[in-house]
Amino acid sequence: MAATKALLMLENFIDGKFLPCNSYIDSYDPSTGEVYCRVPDSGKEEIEAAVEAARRAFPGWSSWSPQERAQVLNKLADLLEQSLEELAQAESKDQGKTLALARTMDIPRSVQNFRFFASSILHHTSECTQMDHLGCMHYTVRTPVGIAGLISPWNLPLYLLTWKIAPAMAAGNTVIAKPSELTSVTAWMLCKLLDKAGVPPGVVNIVFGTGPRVGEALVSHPEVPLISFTGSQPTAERITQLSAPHCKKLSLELGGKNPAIIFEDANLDECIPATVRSSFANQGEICLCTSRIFVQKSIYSEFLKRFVEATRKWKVGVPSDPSASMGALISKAHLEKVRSYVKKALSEGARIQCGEGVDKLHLPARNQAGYFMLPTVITDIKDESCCMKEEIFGPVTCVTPFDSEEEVIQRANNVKYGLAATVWSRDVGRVHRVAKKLQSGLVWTNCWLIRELNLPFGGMKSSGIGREGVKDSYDFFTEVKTITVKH
Ligand SMILES: NC(=O)C1=CN([C@@H]2O[C@H](COP(=O)(O)OP(=O)(O)OC[C@H]3O[C@@H](n4cnc5c(N)ncnc54)[C@H](O)[C@@H]3O)[C@@H](O)[C@H]2O)C=CC1
Ligand SMILES: N/C(=C\C=C\C(=O)O)C(=O)O
Repeated sequence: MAATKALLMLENFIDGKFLPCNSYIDSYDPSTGEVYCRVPDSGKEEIEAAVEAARRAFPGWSSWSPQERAQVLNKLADLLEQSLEELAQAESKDQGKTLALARTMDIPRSVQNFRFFASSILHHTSECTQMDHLGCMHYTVRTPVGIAGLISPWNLPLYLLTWKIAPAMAAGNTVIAKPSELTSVTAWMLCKLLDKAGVPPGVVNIVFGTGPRVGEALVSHPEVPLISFTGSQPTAERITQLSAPHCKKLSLELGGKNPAIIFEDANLDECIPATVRSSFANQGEICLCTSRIFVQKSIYSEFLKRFVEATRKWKVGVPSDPSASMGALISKAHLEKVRSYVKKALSEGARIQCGEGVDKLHLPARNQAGYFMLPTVITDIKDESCCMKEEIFGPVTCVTPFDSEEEVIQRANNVKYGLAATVWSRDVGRVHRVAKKLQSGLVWTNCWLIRELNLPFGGMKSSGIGREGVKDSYDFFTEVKTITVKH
């Protein structure tokens, strides 16, 4: 009889202790479709316990000096870095992404998030103005908000969770975090390092479970004055409704329908590999991924031929395969949703140039039930199609020709989202002009995803509210007070 492997059992982390839960949710390995882990299905009770712990820890932690908090954050970064390989293996197994990407992007960036905010907290200054004619001076002071509720998604699990935890802690808040129920493992591993790093009990509490149960309990709790959320637009709407009666501070980092605009003078040798990567990195499961490619008519045929050739070389493989560029999608339901967009495009008369339904996917026998899909390029599609309007969040991108600068700006802006755009041209004037006119929180020109953590990150329109980054995260995770002194 074949031995059954024990499932990995996660526990909540509240008040510095691992605590079991009454019920659990199955968590799947996306590369095999098998259950391999069980995640606590927490609810109101666990949130109450976490709030109590975070409330008790707040006076102590918020009175530490920035230097003392920075020391703890740096130590946490060191410990994460020492566990890089173990964390990368876990992230890849839990999420489906390639091990190579987890090793080179997810975990290094998680380390960097702690180091970055550990350093930046030492350099904030406050404002002061004078009114000499009235014998007054005015200055501002900032204080941490209190208990920060942090809700993160499944696509970049530890990367995006730490992008919220680090600035919240650095500013002196205590934290209750709820990672996605689909990818909870690396957050649980992080909990094991907190005590070693010197994080006092109750400063960071991580409560696992689903959005509707534990997520809503966190968002609705009257003692949690601030919610930072990354995820989908419909969930953001629900969070906004639940927060409204309490006037909570909200940071919402949501989806995109990101255009790449490729002018005839673009350097295609650089643009094509970068646009393959921006379309299909992490299985297309990054809110910044390109999903509409506008190409100037005079180079359309050449671009398309070369882009499809390069896409066919973007290998789909098991996450541990070092030659694979792409692993498995997050879940069966998500795979079906992404595939349904390709079917819809076909039914509208579009052409599938490569990928889904056109090419064959080769996988080992044990991965046949995994959630894999080939990178897919769609052409001959109308701007009004749902494939050109809705966030697909998978390895599907649409390519379409354009004539003029004015036309392409109008078409690129003609969606409800406004997160990230790329512009490819060697004309400096044009690059500045177009970047300014795009309704997009981020514009990368002649590159993609070069991140400057100092500067604001976030979207316009339905892509969210607020920005993250040094100044913006500090402002968000603190309350400001203006004090006037008459002398
Ligand atoms: N940053 C982004 O742009 C992301 C966008 N998405 C988009 O969302 C689609 C659906 O993915 P989901 O995992 O369902 O995203 P989601 O927005 O439902 O999940 C993100 C986080 O919110 C939590 N959540 C869900 N419902 C909640 C509620 N009512 N109250 C509080 N928290 C709640 C989830 O448990 C998870 O931790 C994807 O296909 C993609 O289009 C998903 C993840 C990240
Ligand atoms: N928020 C997301 C990506 C952020 C990337 C970054 O901060 O570098 C997302 O995909 O949801």
